[in-house]
Amino acid sequence: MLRTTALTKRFGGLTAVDSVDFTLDDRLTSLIGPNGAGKTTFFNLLTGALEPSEGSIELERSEEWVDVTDHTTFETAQFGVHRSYQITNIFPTSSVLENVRIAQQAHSDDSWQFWRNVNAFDEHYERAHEILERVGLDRKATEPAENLSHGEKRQLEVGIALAGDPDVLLLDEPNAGVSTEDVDDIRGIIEDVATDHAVLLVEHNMDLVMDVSDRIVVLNQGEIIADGKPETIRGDPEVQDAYLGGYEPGDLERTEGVA
Ligand SMILES: Nc1ncnc2c1ncn2[C@@H]1O[C@H](COP(=O)(O)OP(=O)(O)OP(=O)(O)O)[C@@H](O)[C@H]1O
Repeated sequence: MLRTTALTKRFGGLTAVDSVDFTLDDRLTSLIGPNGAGKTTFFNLLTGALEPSEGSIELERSEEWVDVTDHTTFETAQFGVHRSYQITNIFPTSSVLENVRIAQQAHSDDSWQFWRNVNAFDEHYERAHEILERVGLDRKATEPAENLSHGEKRQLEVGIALAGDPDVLLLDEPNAGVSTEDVDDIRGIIEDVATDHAVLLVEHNMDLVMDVSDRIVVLNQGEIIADGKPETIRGDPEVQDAYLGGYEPGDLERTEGVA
C-alpha cells in the first residue's frame, strides 16, 4: 500500500528519521516509541507536510508503485493518504455533520461546483451521515462540534479523516486524553476502520496497542529497532529497554510514565 526507502529527515544536526525502510500493508500496524523517537516526523513525511532530507515514499496504485516523495499534503491526500490529528482540527461552532460534510466535499471532484448540483449536495450529506454512524456520532449530528466530549472529538477527527475516502489512514494518538469509559469506543472504531483501510496507528496506550495491532513497529532515535507481532514486540529485550520498561498488560500507569 505504502512504502518508504531510506527515508530520512534532519533538523539541523538532529536526525529525527534515520534511513527508514518501511512497508505498510493491510495489517493494522502501530508505530510506537519513546517521546522524541520520530513518530510525528515520520507521519508528517508520509502526508507531505514535511519534505524528506533523503529517501523516497511510494504508494501502490493499481498494482504499480507511484513515487509521491515530493508531493504536497493536498496532493498526497488526493493519492489516498489521510491522517487524524493529535491537536483537534474541527470547526467548533459548525455541527458535527457539517464538519464531516465540509471535509468530504473538499476532497471530492465537485468541491467548487456543488451548489450547481443538488444531487451531489445530497450525496455529501448521505455519505457524511454514514461516516458519523461509523464513528459512533450520528446521534450527535446536529450538535455544534464544541459540545462534544474530548473522546467524541477524537471520534470526529477520525470521521474527518475518513471523509477524504482514504486508502491509507494514519491515526495520530486517537486515544490521547480520552476517558477510560471512552477507550472501548475508540478501540472499536480503530478495529472497524482497519477492516477496509490500511491503518498506521501512533498511540502511547500500550494496552490498546497490544490489543488492536496485528503488527507493531518500534522507532527509537529515528530508527526502526523492532517490527513484529505484539507478543514478539512485548518480549523483545531491546524494545523493553528503549520503551516498554517492563510493561505487562494492564500496567498502563507505568508505560505512560516511560512514554
Ligand atoms: N520542526 C522541528 N525542528 C527541529 N527539531 C524537530 C522538529 N520537529 C521535531 N523535532 C525533533 O525531532 C525529534 C523527533 O520528534 P518527533 O516529534 O517526531 O517525535 P515523536 O516520536 O513524535 O515524539 P512524541 O511521542 O513526543 O510525539 C525530537 O528530537 C524533536 O525535538
